[in-house]
Amino acid sequence: MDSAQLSHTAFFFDFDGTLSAIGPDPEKVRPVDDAPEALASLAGRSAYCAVVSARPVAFLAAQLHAVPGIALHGLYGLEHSSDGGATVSTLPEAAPYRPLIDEAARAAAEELPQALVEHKGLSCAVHYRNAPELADAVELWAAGYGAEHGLKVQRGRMVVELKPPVERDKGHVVREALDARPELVGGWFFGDDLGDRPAFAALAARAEREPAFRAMRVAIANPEGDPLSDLADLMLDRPEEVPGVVRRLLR
Ligand SMILES: O=P(O)(O)OC[C@H]1O[C@H](O[C@H]2O[C@H](CO)[C@@H](O)[C@H](O)[C@H]2O)[C@H](O)[C@@H](O)[C@@H]1O
Repeated sequence: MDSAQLSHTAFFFDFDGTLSAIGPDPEKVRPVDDAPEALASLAGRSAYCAVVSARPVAFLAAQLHAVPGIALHGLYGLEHSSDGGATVSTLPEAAPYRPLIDEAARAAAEELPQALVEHKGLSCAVHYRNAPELADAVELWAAGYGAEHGLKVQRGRMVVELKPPVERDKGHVVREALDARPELVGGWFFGDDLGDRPAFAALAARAEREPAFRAMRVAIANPEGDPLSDLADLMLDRPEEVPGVVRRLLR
């Protein structure tokens, strides 16, 4: 890609399974080698560079060394920071659900003591990676609790999340960023999981409306399954390949 194209292309990256390899402890995983540096270089030369993740912005900022040029969209777009995490804005309609999510996290810890509960502020993730036999129990519990308390249920890799019932996903984040930039000639999204499908769809929608727009949907493979492979324009074998692809685009 030449530098004129690069400066008119937007880039979006999921975090877990894309910039970071999947591991047993969500607090201990780190970005793969060169990911923060490669993204920082890309941010300086592209139209827009963003991480769009289910993690809170504070976690992303810490992992990516708070590079100000990279926009951070956390909790599927419920949180956002454009200054490397120094200031974080929350979607106003989601904010009132904080006490309900606090309560859900407490209930999950009490009722599913062998699961790992990750309380992320406006979302609560219940992990069963370290106890796969709990899969059905966690799914059932989350579906029941979500229905009873009016919370949304989101599935991921060996995890089920409870979220506020607001219309917000990675697709909304990507669509807003693209709509704000009519001059773009292309957009790339790197992802690996179910929650990235709406983002792939948002890129495809722009390309459908505007045939000159180049949508690149990059899926990172995982031996646990590839829920994006049917939509992908390019498949990478593992997260460790992502910085190399970025470096090639920058050459
Ligand atoms: O949108 P993402 O950045 O991909 O976040 C999706 C979920 O990622 C994390 O969980 C996943 O990665 C963990 C660490 O490798 C792994 O232990 C877990 O089994 C995976 O589901 C994160 O902890 C979740 O909160 C995110 O929803």
